[in-house]
Amino acid sequence: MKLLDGKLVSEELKKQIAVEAAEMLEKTGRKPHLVAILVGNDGGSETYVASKMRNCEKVGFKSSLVRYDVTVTEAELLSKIEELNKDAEVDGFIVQLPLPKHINPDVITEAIDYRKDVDGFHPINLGRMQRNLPCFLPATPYGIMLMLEYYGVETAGKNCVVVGRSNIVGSPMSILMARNSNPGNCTVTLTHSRTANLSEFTKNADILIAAIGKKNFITADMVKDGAVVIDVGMNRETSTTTKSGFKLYGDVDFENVAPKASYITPVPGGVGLMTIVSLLRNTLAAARNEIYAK
Ligand SMILES: Nc1nc(=O)c2c([nH]1)NC[C@@H]1CN(c3ccc(C(=O)N[C@@H](CCC(=O)O)C(=O)O)cc3)C=[N+]21
Repeated sequence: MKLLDGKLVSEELKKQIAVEAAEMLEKTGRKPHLVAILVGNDGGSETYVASKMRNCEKVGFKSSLVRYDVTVTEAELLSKIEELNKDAEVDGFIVQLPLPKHINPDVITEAIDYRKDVDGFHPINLGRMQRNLPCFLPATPYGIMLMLEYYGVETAGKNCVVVGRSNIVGSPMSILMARNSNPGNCTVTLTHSRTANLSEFTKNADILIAAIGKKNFITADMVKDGAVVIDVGMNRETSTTTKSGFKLYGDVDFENVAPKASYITPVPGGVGLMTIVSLLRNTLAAARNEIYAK
């Protein structure tokens, strides 16, 4: 079993990003600028956004945080988005999800200028991804592709089973793994909560991508010997032993699955760290107008 080490890969890729940001600063006198909008003060979102901001500073980007109370209206949020869309000083911005129930995340996602949508959630970016056109890729799937690429994991011709069909992970992941690219060229099966006999599919997976949102959902009996196992789970539980007061669990029963796997990502220290690298890459690409002219 070999660990797909998100810490190692993300540090390596962030070094490259820092070099390119420094080059940009020298040439143009400005840094890539990411803005994050955070609504409410739920501990989880707070931690992730703080980590995004910290990583921006680390690689020499400018980052700004816009905070709203949980009572903010959809209209107020939309007017902020309009302002950021127009602001030439802002290269990319994200609205941290989940949002409170009175705000429709689809309305928010579509209001963001797709040329600044460094999360890659806008339908234009998703549609362009599906057609293999230049676009911002959604950060978590992009991060997984970067991880597979870094370790040279062979994917062509393999059976890839994705568990979970969310808009931001499972569904785009299935598209990326099926396309004619490296990594890619898999035969992909997208499974979900209504899949009958799920383990019959997962047991056939050469590459298993778990994005369900349930702690220890993938058990050893569901995994083929020698499989590549990618754990996208981020299940937070309160804990008295960690500094943050939370402990993070994946969707995979790591202890029992790892001995069977050829490669496996840990949680924490796997996919989450790659998600941040992808966001940085997208922000750099936005700042350089690499994908869209602005
Ligand atoms: N608009 C939007 N864009 C997102 O990209 C987005 C979002 N909303 N909502 C929530 C999810 C979650 N997410 C993570 C980012 C970093 C880690 C991360 O750094 N994880 C570390 C440590 C985490 C810890 O220890 O708490 C690790 O896995 O090792 C995890 C998860 C981005 N998300």
